[in-house]
Amino acid sequence: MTTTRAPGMAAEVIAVRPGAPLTGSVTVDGSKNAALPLLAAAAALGRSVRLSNIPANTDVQIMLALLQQSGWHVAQPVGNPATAMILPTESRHTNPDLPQAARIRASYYLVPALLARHGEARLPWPGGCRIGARGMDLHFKVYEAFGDQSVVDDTGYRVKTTAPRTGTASLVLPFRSRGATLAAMLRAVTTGRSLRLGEPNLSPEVLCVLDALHTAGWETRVGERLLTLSPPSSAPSDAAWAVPGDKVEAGTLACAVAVSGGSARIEGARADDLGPLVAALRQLGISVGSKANTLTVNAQDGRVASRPLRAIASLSPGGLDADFEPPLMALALGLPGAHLFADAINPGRHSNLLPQLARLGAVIEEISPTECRLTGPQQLTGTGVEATDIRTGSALMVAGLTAQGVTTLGGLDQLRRGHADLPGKLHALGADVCEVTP
Ligand SMILES: CC(=O)N[C@H]1[C@@H](OP(=O)(O)OP(=O)(O)OC[C@H]2O[C@@H](n3ccc(=O)[nH]c3=O)[C@H](O)[C@@H]2O)O[C@H](CO)[C@@H](O)[C@@H]1O
Ligand SMILES: C=C(OP(=O)(O)O)C(=O)O
Repeated sequence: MTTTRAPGMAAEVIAVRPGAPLTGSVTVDGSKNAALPLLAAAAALGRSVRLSNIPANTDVQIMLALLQQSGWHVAQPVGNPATAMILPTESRHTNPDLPQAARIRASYYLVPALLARHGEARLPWPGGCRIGARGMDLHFKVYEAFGDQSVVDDTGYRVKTTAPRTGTASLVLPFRSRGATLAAMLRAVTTGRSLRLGEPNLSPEVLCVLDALHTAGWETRVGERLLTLSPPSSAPSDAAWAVPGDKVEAGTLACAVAVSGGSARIEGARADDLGPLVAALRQLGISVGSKANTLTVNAQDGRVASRPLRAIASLSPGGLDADFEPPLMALALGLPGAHLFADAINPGRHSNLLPQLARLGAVIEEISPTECRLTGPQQLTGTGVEATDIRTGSALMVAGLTAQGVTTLGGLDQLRRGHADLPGKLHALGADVCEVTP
C-alpha cells in the first residue's frame, strides 16, 4: 500500500497496515497542550508577544480564533504560519459570545485575559476529549481567591471582577490540577498581584508558562509544595516565546517505532519532558536514549519485557502524564508480560479506548472503570475503528502497525484536534499509512 494525498481534500479514514520496521528520523510539532496556555498567557500579558513553533492542530486554530473574536490581533508572518504576534487591539470590543469555546477544553485558560479586557468572562462549558466528568470547580475557587465572583448554569459560566484588591493571593489546591494552576498564574498576571499557590501542578505545560512569564519580568519560584509569582519591578519589554516540542507526539511516535521493531530518532521534544515516558519504555525492555531534544528508540534486537509495565497516570511532579497511557497500552499489547494501566484522573478514558482496542481483538481485563490489565503479546487483527478522542486515535494508529490486515481509523476530527499530521510523521518513518479521501 502506498501513501496517496489528494490536495485540498480531507481524509475520511486513515488505513494502516503492518510493514517494515520504522526507521529514520522525524521532528515533532509544537505541543498543543503547551501552546494553548502560552497563547492565553500572551493575551493575559496585555502587550505584544511573539510566539513561535505553534502547531497547526485544530484546537490551537480555535484558540487563535477565540483570541481574535475577543480583542486581540493575531498577526502571522507570511510564509511562517508557526509564528504569531499576539497583541491587544486598540478598540474596546464588547464582551463577545464565544460559542467555539465549547469545542476545546482549554478555552478556560482565557478567563483571566477576558476579565482584564472586559471585566467579565462569559463562556460555554469547555469541550475537548470526552474522557469522563471534567470539572472546573477549582478554577472558580482560584478566581474567588482573587476576589472574583462566578455564576454557573447548564450552558456555561460567568466570572466577574469586583472591586480591585491588592496584596498576595494565596490558596492551596486540594489536588494538583493543571488547569487550576494555570488559572491562578494567569489571574495573578492580569491583576498584577503576587501569588502563593500550594500543591501546584508542575507538569511541563505549567513550567513552560512559568518560564515564559519569567522572561517577561515576573519573579517565579517553584518547589514541590509551593509556587510563587511576583510582578515585574520595572516596565517590561516585548516578549518572544517558543512552544516546546510535543512530548505526547514524541511519545506516541516512540511507541510506534517500538511496536514495529524499528529504530529511529524523534527530534524536537525536550528530554526533561519525556522522563516518565522513557522510564515506561525501558520498563518494557525497549532501548531508549533521551538527550536534549532527541529521543532515540531501538527495538530491533527484539528483547522481551524485563518486567511487567505499571503505567499509572499521575498529576504529581514527575508523574506519568495520562496522555501517554493510550499509546503505551497499544505498545504493551505486543510485548510479553502482564501489564497494568490506571488513569484515575480521567475517569472515562478507558471506556473510550478499550472498546476500540477490543475491536482489533485485544483482550483487556477491566479491574475497575479506571484500571485494567492485559497480558502480551497479543496478535491483533485489523478492522474499522474510531478515534473517539485524541489519544484513542493515536493509540489505534500504533496498534494498526501490528494488526494483521488493514486497520481503518475514522473520527479523524478528534485526531486532528491534537496533531496536525500524525499520519504524515508515521509515513516519514516508513509506516504503511494511507489517507483515504471521499
Ligand atoms: C488542555 C490540556 O492540557 N489538557 C490536559 C489536562 O486536562 P484537564 O484540564 O482535565 O486537567 P486538570 O489537571 O486541570 O484536571 C484533571 C482532572 O481533574 C478534575 N478537575 C479539574 C479541575 C477542576 O476544577 N475540577 C476537577 O474536577 C477533572 O476531572 C479533570 O479531568 O490534563 C489532563 C490530565 O493530565 C490531560 O489528559 C489533558 O490532555
Ligand atoms: C485530553 C486531551 O485534551 P483536552 O484536555 O484538550 O481535551 C489531550 O490532549 O489528550
